[in-house]
Amino acid sequence: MEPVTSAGTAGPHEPPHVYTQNNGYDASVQQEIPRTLATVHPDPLHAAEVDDDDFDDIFDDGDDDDGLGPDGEPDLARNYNRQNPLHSNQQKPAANTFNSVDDQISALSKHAAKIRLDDVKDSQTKDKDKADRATSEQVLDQRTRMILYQMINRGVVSEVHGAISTGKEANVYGAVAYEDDLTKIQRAVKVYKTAILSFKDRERYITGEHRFKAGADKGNNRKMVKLWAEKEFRNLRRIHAAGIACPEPIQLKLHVLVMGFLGDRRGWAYPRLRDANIPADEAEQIWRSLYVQLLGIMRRLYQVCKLVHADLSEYNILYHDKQLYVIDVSQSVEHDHPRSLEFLRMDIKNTGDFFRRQGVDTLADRVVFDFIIAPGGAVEEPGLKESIEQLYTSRTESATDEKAVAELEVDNEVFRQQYIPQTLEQVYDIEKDAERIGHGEGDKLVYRNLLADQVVLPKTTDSQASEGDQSDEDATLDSEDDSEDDSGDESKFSKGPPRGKRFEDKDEKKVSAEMNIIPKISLAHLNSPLHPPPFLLSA
Ligand SMILES: Nc1ncnc2c1ncn2[C@@H]1O[C@H](COP(=O)(O)OP(=O)(O)OP(=O)(O)O)[C@@H](O)[C@H]1O
Ligand SMILES: [Mg+2]
Repeated sequence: MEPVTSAGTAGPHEPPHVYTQNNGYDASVQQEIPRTLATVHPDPLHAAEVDDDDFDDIFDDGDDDDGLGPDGEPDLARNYNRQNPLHSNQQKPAANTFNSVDDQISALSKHAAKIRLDDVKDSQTKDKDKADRATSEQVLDQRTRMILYQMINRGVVSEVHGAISTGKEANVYGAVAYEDDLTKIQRAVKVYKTAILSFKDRERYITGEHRFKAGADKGNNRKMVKLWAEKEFRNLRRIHAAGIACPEPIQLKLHVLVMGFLGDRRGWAYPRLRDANIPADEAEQIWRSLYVQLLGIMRRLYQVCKLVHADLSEYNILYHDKQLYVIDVSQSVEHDHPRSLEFLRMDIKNTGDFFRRQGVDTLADRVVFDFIIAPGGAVEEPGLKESIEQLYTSRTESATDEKAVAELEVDNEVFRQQYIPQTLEQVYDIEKDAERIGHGEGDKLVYRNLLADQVVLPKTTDSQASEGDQSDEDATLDSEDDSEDDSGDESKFSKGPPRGKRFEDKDEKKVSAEMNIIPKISLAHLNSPLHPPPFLLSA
């Protein structure tokens, strides 16, 4: 166990890279400086490789700034770190007292020995081969190392160990931090790969995401990865604040995210749900209760956090002691993202398929979908579990019956092929849908709840409703902006307006509320030809 060391200000006659206040001159530390970091020696070749400007974003702490990042969006990392002094300023950052970036790099390099990537704890790959280790080394480029040194300097982490996971887009490392009383706490550090991230795959999550509007610069990988990491951090904050089991977001710097470690004290991460070791004698009961737990989590995510995970599967859920933990939320989208419902349906399919393979009598995808998006009803336990049990009891047949299983499969297939409009503008055949509503078949529309929530259960008075109308357009943005303020209060997410409200004419809404009917769809929306999406055409 090694306490955190604090770097001090170097005297004018002393080379700053070898002197530290507590340790004085330390030859061993000097030896630890990687060759690539030894920028204090003038070397034209090397200077070209290490551009000082390149490190500005690492060393720019901007304590007196306006809290906005370079993209004009609130810089949540900065603000969050500021509001969490425990995490950010355990020690006064010595780097700030130096003038040049070179000096800062040199001063921080004394922490090099604290990054020990050969200490691998990857439970998913039993035999770590050399190739994997090489990958871990590669991802820690100079910039990443500097960020980690800076975090070590501040006590966010004290040591960084080997990879828990090495993936296509990010590596996750185990780390430890020491509290004031030197209690050891495990942490996880997710490092996004700035060179490799393929934005083609990510395009569908970014397009339509207002949080990416200002900052997205698809030509600039580093900037995109930073935004991506910010998105994960911000989503984690929301999810954690909502009391959903997930890693605690601790600190973010550029593409490096520090979070709480989900695992045991010795540094072994909890298994992914797919690798969970469920005792055979209790398997049936445990798998079913985990399924019910997950449906509750998905509803809470949607209703309280206003998020859809968008990559939910047995790979992005960790399991320990009958508890599920949601991870990997960088691609999660706002519930008003143009494709959020499509992503939700995909999450329902992937998780439902997995639980079915474990022998769980699952609910139909459509039923789960309606359960998650229904505006009224419980969003807390035990109410969530009770609502799910009600869904089971209200089913006509049990899905264990052969015919019912076949019907469920057909229903799931139909549901998965259906086009889900997110807004009235996206309803591509309004006349046909209006006709169905006229024939009393409105409940067959996949978006019926989205329409219904505009007219059913009007909880607000008329005057409240009109206030809501005015702010609807900005509601999500507002909640985003507010989330960056110092209060850290995330409860506002539970008060968001129901989806679709903003698309409804105020007078229409009043009339429809009185008559308790689905609002008339304005023909103005038909002015521009709307094309059904490709997957509907191929259906
Ligand atoms: N907070 C954590 N505590 C413990 N283990 C974690 C934590 N976060 C991630 N892991 C481990 O790291 C693995 C990868 O994490 P994650 O799913 O967030 O990365 P990823 O984005 O999927 O990376 P890639 O797509 O490149 O594989 C997880 O499956 C889990 O085993
Ligand atoms: Mg993952």
